[in-house]
Amino acid sequence: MRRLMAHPALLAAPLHPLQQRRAVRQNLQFCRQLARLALRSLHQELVLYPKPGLVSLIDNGSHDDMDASTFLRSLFSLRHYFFQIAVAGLKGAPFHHLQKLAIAAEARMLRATGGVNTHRGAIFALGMLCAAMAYCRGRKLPLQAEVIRATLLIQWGDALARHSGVHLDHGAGQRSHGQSVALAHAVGGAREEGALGFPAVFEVALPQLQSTLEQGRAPHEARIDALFALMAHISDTNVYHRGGAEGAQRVRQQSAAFLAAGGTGAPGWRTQALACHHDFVAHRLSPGGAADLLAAACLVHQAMALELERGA
Ligand SMILES: CC(C)(COP(=O)(O)OP(=O)(O)OC[C@H]1O[C@@H](n2cnc3c(N)ncnc32)[C@H](O[C@H]2O[C@H](COP(=O)(O)OP(=O)(O)OP(=O)(O)O)[C@@H](O)[C@H]2O)[C@@H]1O)[C@@H](O)C(=O)NCCC(=O)NCCS
Ligand SMILES: Nc1ncnc2[nH]cnc12
Repeated sequence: MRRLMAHPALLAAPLHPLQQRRAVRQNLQFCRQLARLALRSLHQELVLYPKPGLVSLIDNGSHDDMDASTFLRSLFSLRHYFFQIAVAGLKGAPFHHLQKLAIAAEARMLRATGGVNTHRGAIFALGMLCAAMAYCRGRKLPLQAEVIRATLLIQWGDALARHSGVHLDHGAGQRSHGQSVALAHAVGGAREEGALGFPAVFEVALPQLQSTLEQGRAPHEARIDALFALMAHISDTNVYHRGGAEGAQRVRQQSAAFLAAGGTGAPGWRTQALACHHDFVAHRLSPGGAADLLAAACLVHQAMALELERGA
């Protein structure tokens, strides 16, 4: 910890030693807050209902290999990771260092879930966003959506773009589901999302969260609307993997129809959302990528709110 406290990159500008120690403490405190918010956002995603095809506390959606307790074990296994990657981001660590932390977190997640992929997309998206937000804080950059996104792209954009073309060996030369889908359907998925600075988070989910809240609806309604907006817009490789192009079209159409009818602003929205849930389950569709990106948007939204409360 002493070595960490002395790291010069944790500081924005040369300060008096006493001020330096205070700034380092505050920056590390912010990393702890980010890590807590990341876990909280993943938990908010898990407990949200109705959530088409996805696992919640109410049912397992389209999954027979995981339930809410699998996700809770996964969450617990990630409790140190988000702090570690935030601190690495604060220091402006190179991408390969962030990647090492993420690969170790994936391994811990898989051990905790008995080999089930619960949060691979979240480890990537929320991890990179924690790193970018901590980097901003360390340099006294305002925690605003466009600043966070620009920071992510300036600091790690080249590496993310290279990563989007890299073949990671998942054992015995196997391709990931994302890579197989990218080849079969020419869709981007998680890697492209990262390389473009998470447009689904900044251009789709965050504006939808803000818009529903501004209309006076509750946070859980804002999350439902944001999830539907994501399902209507992204190329979710998990949906393609399970349902092919037809499944992806089904998810987009139903989600767009829900939003066009007014989303959670429409009377009876819950019945519509439940009908969509039952339809996805009947077709074994699971928009897991949208679920991860929803949690990522909740993280950014809550971190920006924290900064506003601080009066920064
Ligand atoms: C960078 C990686 C995340 C790249 O992943 P890749 O493209 O190779 O694909 P996958 O390994 O398949 O994982 C990608 C996960 O990302 C989520 N996702 C899908 N679409 C999108 C999208 N458009 N944008 C963002 N994120 C997306 C998705 O996560 C959810 O799906 C999970 C279940 O997926 P899966 O196991 O495929 O499906 P099941 O239905 O469970 O399988 P069956 O039961 O049918 O067998 C679900 O839980 C969500 O999490 C994808 O899973 C990454 O692999 C990588 O590079 N990792 C190393 C770490 C790293 O380098 N990080 C960079 C620094 S932080
Ligand atoms: N609630 C959920 N159900 C299924 N897959 C997911 N991936 C991330 N969150 C999920």
